[in-house]
Amino acid sequence: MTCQTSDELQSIINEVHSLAEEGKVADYIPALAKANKQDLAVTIYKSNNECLYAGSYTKKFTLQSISKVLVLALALQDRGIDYVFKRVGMEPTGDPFNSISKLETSIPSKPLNPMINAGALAVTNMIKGESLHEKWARILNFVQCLSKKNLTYDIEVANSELETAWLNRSLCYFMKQHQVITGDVEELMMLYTKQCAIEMDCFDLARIGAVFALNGMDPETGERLLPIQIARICKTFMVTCGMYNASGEFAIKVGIPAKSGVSGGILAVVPDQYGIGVFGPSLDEKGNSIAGIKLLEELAKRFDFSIF
Ligand SMILES: NC(=O)CC[C@H](N)C(=O)O
Repeated sequence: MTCQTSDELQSIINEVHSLAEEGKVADYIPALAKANKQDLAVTIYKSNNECLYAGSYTKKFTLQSISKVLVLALALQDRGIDYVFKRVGMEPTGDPFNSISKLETSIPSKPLNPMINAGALAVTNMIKGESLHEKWARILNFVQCLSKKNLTYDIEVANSELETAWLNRSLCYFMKQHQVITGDVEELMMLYTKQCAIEMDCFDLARIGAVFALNGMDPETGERLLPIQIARICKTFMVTCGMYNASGEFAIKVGIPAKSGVSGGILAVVPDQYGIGVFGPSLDEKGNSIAGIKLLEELAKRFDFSIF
């Protein structure tokens, strides 16, 4: 599949690019601070297997929170819907993605949804495998299957997070106390930081988006990669919780399922039509790509993307 440059996409990038100046790259994971704030890229992968791109589209970035929606899809296949939602809820929190507060006040004590860090850690803990190595191989293989690409992870980013993720460890120990997770917390942290550090570019992200847009079908081969019901659950979480505590505003202004990560990536889905990959590491105060969101807003206006 060849992807073509698009003047129209480039003109939208030119329009919104200056916003990058107003944001900041994430630095609580020290290795992410090396990102170039000026980067901005978009790829649109159409369901008829055509593709358009603009901007710094060859730049690779780590998935970070975008991995949460992919690992959820695998956990749902591994364990089934009842098992997963016995341990993780389905409701948005309105809190920042790394917040610990609702873990203590929710009854029963389980994370409110799989898109916040606590919920994602609990979901990663559900991935089947005899060893850490096998679980990691299954996650990577699954993401490769969706992207049809050999992928690796950024060791420096993974280690940088592993060395500094005290809050995520706290979430894990709290959940272990309440039997939401089982097993060794350090092993879980190793698995989670690796999944967050899987590297790809906007094209790969857009292709994965196209699989979700087609309710689990491969856009090239028509092969079923995900059960319809699981693709739907993932897209619903993307709408209700995918942009952290800015999901409501995003639903009003853009109106499509999307999941962002603190490296500046956004995976977006126009149901039945397109998968979209955006990269812009300059973030707003909630941790979403500041220019990336504006870019999606402009696209949604021009092409009437909103599902509502
Ligand atoms: N919002 C994010 O992208 C957060 C992911 C990051 N790895 C963390 O757990 O903090």
